[in-house]
Amino acid sequence: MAKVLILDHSKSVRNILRERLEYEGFSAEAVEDEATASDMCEKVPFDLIISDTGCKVPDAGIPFIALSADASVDSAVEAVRNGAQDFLTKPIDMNRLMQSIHRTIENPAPAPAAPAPVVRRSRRARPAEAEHIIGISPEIEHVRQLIDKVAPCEARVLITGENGTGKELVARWLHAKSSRAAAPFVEVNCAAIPSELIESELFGHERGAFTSAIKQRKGKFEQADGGTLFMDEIGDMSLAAQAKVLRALQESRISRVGGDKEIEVDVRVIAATNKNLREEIKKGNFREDLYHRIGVIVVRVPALREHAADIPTLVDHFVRTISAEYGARPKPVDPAALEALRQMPWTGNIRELRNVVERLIVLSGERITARDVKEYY
Ligand SMILES: Nc1ncnc2c1ncn2[C@@H]1O[C@H](COP(=O)(O)OP(=O)(O)OP(=O)(O)O)[C@@H](O)[C@H]1O
Repeated sequence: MAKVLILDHSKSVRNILRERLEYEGFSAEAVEDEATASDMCEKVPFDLIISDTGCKVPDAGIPFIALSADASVDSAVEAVRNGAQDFLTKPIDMNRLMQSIHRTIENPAPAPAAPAPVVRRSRRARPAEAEHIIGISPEIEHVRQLIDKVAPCEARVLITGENGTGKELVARWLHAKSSRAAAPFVEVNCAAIPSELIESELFGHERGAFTSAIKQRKGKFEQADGGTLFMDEIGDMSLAAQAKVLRALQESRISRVGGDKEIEVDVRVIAATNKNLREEIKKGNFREDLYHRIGVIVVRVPALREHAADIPTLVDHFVRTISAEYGARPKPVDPAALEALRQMPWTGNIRELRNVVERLIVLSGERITARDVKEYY
């Protein structure tokens, strides 16, 4: 199975591309910044990178396709000069992209030894601050109030809720409203890292600690020093890794893999899970002592079906923000289309709603109709 890395500052572009690539049978990883992309390229033998022209593609000799919101000849020339094998404009024509991917993977041209850095920043670079939490239902209001209460204290927080409900957004706000806001917010997805790499990912490694450790590297705990470490999908971490995290939390010290020095770290951990950790403890999959360490305060983010009253406000918000990302005028949404959207089960929660709205913006005509919703949901 060909492996593709998606590098784009926009979460919605990453989500839509990853979904489509996985649907087409590729293995796809999506990252938002160059540093993570470089890291991933050291670990995973990607066959192809798809990157926004506003991002610098890692110099790993992997063929890449450039995407840009700027359709000018100049930006196409610039992308190709920087080593891109193809150049497509946004909004993305998925069929063209698929053809381009197959062409590039089947006939990779030799990548230039060291592609020159792309200098132009994307017009749609992700804002440093967290996106707003949209919704006026009592359920969302309750989450907002909890954030305001909990953010200023140093307590560790466990955020629970189904996939796509907004757990990461809540974590970003807990950081943004804390006294650590000026320090880094570092995210680690515990489910995405193979168990043999998690220790080095979290605690870093010294040069020569293992065969591929060609240089010393700081782990996520050190990167988050003074700030917040968001450990997403903590329920998926192996028991061995849990033991190491517990030690780091108990002692506020870590040591890099292959190193004997203890390094003090000042990190507030915010964890998230879509699992019922009490059940996982009963099954022997999660350490009870770690649960008590991370879950001093639990914030439960409701599923979208529990606050369906927010769907019209969320749809309006996504229509406006996604259209702005595409540089297009927001399309009107028919009341019947809105009603149809309200009726959907939304098992993928707000992430799914956002993706459906993006699909509707790309695929509908002048306005978004109930028929479009039926066809593209
Ligand atoms: N209340 C909200 N208002 C606006 N956007 C939201 C809201 N909640 C979630 N989103 C958006 O929905 C998407 C999914 O949210 P997020 O990544 O925070 O979910 P999650 O619960 O962390 O998902 P997962 O469990 O899969 O990691 C993001 O694009 C986020 O910005």
